[in-house]
Amino acid sequence: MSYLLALDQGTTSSRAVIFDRRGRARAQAQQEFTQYFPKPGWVEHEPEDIWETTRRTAIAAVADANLTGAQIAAIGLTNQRETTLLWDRATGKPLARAIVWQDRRTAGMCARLKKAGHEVLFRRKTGLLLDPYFSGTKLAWLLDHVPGARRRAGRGALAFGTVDAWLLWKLTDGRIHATDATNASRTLLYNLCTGGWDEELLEILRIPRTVLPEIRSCSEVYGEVSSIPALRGVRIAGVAGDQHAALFGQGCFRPGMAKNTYGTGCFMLLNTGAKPVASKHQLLTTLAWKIGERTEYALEGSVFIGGAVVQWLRDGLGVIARSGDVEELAARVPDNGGVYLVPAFTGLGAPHWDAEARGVIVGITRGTTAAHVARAALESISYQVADLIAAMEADAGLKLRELRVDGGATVNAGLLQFQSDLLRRAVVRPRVAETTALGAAFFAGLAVGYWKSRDEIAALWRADRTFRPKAAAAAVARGQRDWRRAVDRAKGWAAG
Ligand SMILES: Nc1ncnc2c1ncn2[C@@H]1O[C@H](COP(=O)(O)OP(=O)(O)O)[C@@H](O)[C@H]1O
Ligand SMILES: O=P(O)(O)OC[C@H](O)CO
Repeated sequence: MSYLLALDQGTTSSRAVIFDRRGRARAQAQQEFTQYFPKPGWVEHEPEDIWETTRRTAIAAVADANLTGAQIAAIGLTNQRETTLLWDRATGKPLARAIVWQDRRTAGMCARLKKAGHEVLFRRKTGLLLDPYFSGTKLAWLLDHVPGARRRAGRGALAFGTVDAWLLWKLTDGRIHATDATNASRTLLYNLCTGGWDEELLEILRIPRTVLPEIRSCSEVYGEVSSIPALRGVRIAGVAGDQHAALFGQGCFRPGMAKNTYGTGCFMLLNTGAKPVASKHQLLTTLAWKIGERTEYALEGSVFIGGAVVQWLRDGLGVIARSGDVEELAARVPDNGGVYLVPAFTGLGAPHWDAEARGVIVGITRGTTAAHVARAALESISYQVADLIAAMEADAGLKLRELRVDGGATVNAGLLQFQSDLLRRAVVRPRVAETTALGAAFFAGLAVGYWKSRDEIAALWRADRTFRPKAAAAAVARGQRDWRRAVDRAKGWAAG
């Protein structure tokens, strides 16, 4: 009997999951790691933490399932996207901490590029916007600010990578410097039409081609693990950004199917098929995946603060001790008592793209309690997702029948019920909660013949629970109107 090992390197933790042929999780290990916030708006990770937690969880999951490397048919890798690393090719040493996708330090650079009239070009070629979220300006920042980096890069001494490329490098002792097309599509440097790095964009951002990894597909044998003795020789056969892997793991194979992941942020992806669809509502055009020579596309709505608002209640406000306690706290009140919280802690992503927006809590009265704030915090997650769906349906000219959901915050049934109330349609949680890891396993499994086809994989998807709308339409409409008023107050705040 053989199994697949999925490595899911996320924003707050690294996870390793062992899957069997029926797509069931047999063992799992998870480790959190330190988040660094050196200045307001900056978010960093220690590259060694990213690698060490990945290495340790891989070993732990295999040991927990009582397996040896010989029983692992392949490894699928998936990762937090856009987070940017730069390291020395000779020593493998990072030049700086990784700049995390949430980091806003390049807001000024993005504003200058916009002012110089470049946004239309970037939008047309990459499907993205000039926002600090994406890797391109983060890489330019590293080249400009780490002493000697530009000179060394010019000599070909440095390697850039998103987290997938960093882990591929570490897993293979520096034998592979590659990324997959989905991760590449989040850099601002990848041309959606040619499927390669774009010379004109590289020039505008002053990025030397020598630092860039080779771009490969999501489902192919990249190489073998050499750096972890227990897994030596196991093939790495799947690589994809985590949201793309979740779309695949949710079996959203046909155009018109969508998923939303509720993790640190919220990411909704809608499969749009063989052609990229340009957004008129500030969504991103991105890759769904590339398998063989065939590329499929998606529309994406990215919300920066989703489940992280619960972490803020825990670590920032201190009104709960554990994330799960938010459910009991919010349930102490029958409704939000007129309180709305807009968690624009790092600006607002889709569909607003306002880097200057900041968080607000409005509607506070003498009777407001921590429970109302907790409730408003949870509701803000669902409101943001509802705004994404509205933009997406307008762009794609369709109405979604249902929304498939996954991610850490989907343990919260109240949240999903409220989501269904807002959307007025079914919200479906699958039986396998680790959809992102499952998608990575699917990519790897298809490459090595563990599974034969997408049809075989699609048949493995099973619903756990379906949430259907219950609330009165008038109350929902009132709430949405007040939510929009609250969002207006958050916009532009940091600009003064
Ligand atoms: N009961 C809960 N209700 C709402 N959010 C929760 C709950 N439990 C955990 N979360 C949130 O889920 C997120 C973790 O989800 P996960 O998918 O592991 O995130 P990531 O992959 O981004 O690290 C955290 O932001 C956490 O605050
Ligand atoms: O690590 P997650 O699950 O929060 O996902 C992060 C996204 O890939 C960022 O774009």
